[in-house]
Amino acid sequence: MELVSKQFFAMHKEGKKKVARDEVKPLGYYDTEHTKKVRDWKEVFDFTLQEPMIIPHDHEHREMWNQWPPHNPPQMKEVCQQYGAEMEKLGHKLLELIALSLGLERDRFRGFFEGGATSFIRLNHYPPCPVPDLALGVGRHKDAGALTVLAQDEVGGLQVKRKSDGEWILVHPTPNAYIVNVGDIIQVWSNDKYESVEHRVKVNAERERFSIPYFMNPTHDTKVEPLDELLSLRNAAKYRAYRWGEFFATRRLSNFKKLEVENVQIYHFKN
Ligand SMILES: O=C(O)CCC(=O)C(=O)O
Ligand SMILES: [Fe+2]
Repeated sequence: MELVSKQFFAMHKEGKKKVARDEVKPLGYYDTEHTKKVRDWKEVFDFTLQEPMIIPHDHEHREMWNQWPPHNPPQMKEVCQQYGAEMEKLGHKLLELIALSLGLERDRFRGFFEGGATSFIRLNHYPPCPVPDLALGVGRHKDAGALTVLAQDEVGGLQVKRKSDGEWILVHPTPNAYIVNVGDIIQVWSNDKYESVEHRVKVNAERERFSIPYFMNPTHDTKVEPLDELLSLRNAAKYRAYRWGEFFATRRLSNFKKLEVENVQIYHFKN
């Protein structure tokens, strides 16, 4: 998987542009993502595991299909699909452990992902940046989905914000280990028992960096709200329900354009 990712980004711009995304084909290659209206110093390739991925669009539903380079890197599609299948298994295992830790049935979360999960995998390439203090690979954000399982290489650059004092702390690369991020959806499902962490990616003047996050997301029609079993008179729901697909579609749109308004965030649904 790492090799395929390196081979893909090493191709000429024309090769990558053949699988470039646009507003009609939103998956594939692009180098113009924005986080909170600021352009990120990176190029990426996105693919989904369930095809087509369906998300709401202008009061209709849009089908999203993957785009694969036809010949090079060799077997890119097969390698990516196989990796995706393993990530899905791991993701469900992690969700089962989280359910148990909350005193819920082991498979409490599974139904939210059945019949068209909107999970996707992203290949990230952060080229060396001549002025690393003026740019970020990815601006500060929280992952909006359920869980993120991230593979990063040995270069380092991912930082998480420590809650006690607001310091940015480097997540040291650990060989052969994944980083698991709880996303906003688990924060809402657990009514704040779990919290999603703010993070960002620093760029490096000398070295390029590669990372591969798997974003585990429910089906587009999932209504995200604190789970009934976790609520009581003394622990009232901290969030109002929202439709994942609409949230996701709004977020994605803001990656294409510099919107004039702030990105949609879960605190907008706080009670
Ligand atoms: O590259 C990384 O280490 C993390 C990227 C990230 O946070 C994201 O794509 O949401
Ligand atoms: Fe992230």
